[in-house]
Amino acid sequence: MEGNNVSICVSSLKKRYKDREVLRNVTFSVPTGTIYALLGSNGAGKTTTVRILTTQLCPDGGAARIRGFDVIREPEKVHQVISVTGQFSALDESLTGMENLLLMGRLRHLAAPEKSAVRLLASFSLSPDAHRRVSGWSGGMKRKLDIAMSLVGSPDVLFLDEPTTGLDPQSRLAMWQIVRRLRDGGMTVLLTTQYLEEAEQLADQIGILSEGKILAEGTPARLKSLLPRGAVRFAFHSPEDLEQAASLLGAPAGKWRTSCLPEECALTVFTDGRADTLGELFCCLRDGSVSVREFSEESPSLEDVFLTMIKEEKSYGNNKTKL
Ligand SMILES: Nc1ncnc2c1ncn2[C@@H]1O[C@H](COP(=O)(O)OP(=O)(O)OP(=O)(O)O)[C@@H](O)[C@H]1O
Repeated sequence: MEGNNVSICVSSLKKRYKDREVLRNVTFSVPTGTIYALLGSNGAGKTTTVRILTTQLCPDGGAARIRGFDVIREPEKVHQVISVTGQFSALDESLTGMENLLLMGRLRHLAAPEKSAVRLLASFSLSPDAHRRVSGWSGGMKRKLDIAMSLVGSPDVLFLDEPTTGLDPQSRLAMWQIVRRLRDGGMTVLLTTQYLEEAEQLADQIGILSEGKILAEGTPARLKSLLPRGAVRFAFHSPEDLEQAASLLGAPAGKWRTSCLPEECALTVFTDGRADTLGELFCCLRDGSVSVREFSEESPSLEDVFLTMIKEEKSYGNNKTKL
C-alpha cells in the first residue's frame, strides 16, 4: 500500500548485528494523519526500526519510504519531512527553554524563530518557565520540551521513541493529549512503546513486535477480538501446579488458548464464555490433580493478546496476523 495517503511505507526490513538477526522482514504502513504504535518489550527491535526509518542506520535488506522518499537513496529529502524524539534528551540543560527552541529554529533556518518558540512554549503549557534554565525543570517538562523541539519547522511525520518512559502518570496523560492533538492536526506519528496501555490509548494501529518480527497488526479493538470473548484466570499454589495446568489445558495437548503469568503463578484460559466450558476446565484440572487457589472471569486485555502471540510464535513460528 502506498500513495499520497500513506506517509510511512516499510517493506521486508532486515537488520543483523553479527550473527544476530535484529529485524526479520518488518513490513507495515502508516496512513497520513494517524498514529501507529510499535509495541514490544526490551530488545524487540523498536529503536532499530526507528533508526532505519530516520536514516541513522542502514538496513541489510528491504525498503522504506517516508512521504514517498526512499530512506536509503533520498535521506536529505526524508530529513525535510521528519522529526525524531529519541529515548535520550537532545536538550542543552544549561540553556533556558526559550533558548533551546530558538537554537533549533535557527538550525532549521526558520524565518521567525522567536514566533515559533513562543507558540510552541504556549501550546505545551511551558510559557511560565520559558526563561528558566532547563537543568531545573522536572522530567515531564523536559520531555515536553524535547517534543516541542522536534516540532520546530512543522514536520509531516514525527517519530517518538518511547515518549513516556520514566514519566509519572500525570505527565504521561499530558503527553498522550499532546500526541493526540498532533495527530488531529494532520501529523503522522510513529511511536514505540513497551506500555500496552499507551498503545491501546493512543494508536490507530498497533504492530506487535517481538524478536524483530511483527507478530500481529491491527486496531486495539481488533487485536483484542483475536481472542475469544471469555477469559478465565486461574491462580495456583505452586509453579508445579501452574506447569501441570498449562500442559493440561493449553496447546499442543489441551484444546484451549492460554496465556501464562509465572510471576503471579496464574494462567489465563480463553474460552467461548459458556458456563459448561468453565465446568469442563475445572474437571480437567481435577482429573490432573491440580488444585486451584482462586479463579476469576475477565475479558481479554491487549496484554493477554500480546503474551499469547509471543508464546504461539515461539511454539509454532506463526506468520504475521493481519487484522
Ligand atoms: N549497535 C548494536 N550492536 C549490536 N547489537 C545491537 C546494537 N544495537 C542494538 N542491538 C541489539 O538489537 C536488539 C534490538 O535492539 P533495539 O534497541 O532495537 O530494541 P528495542 O525494542 O528498542 O528495545 P528497548 O525497549 O530496550 O529500547 C537488541 O538485542 C540489542 O541488544
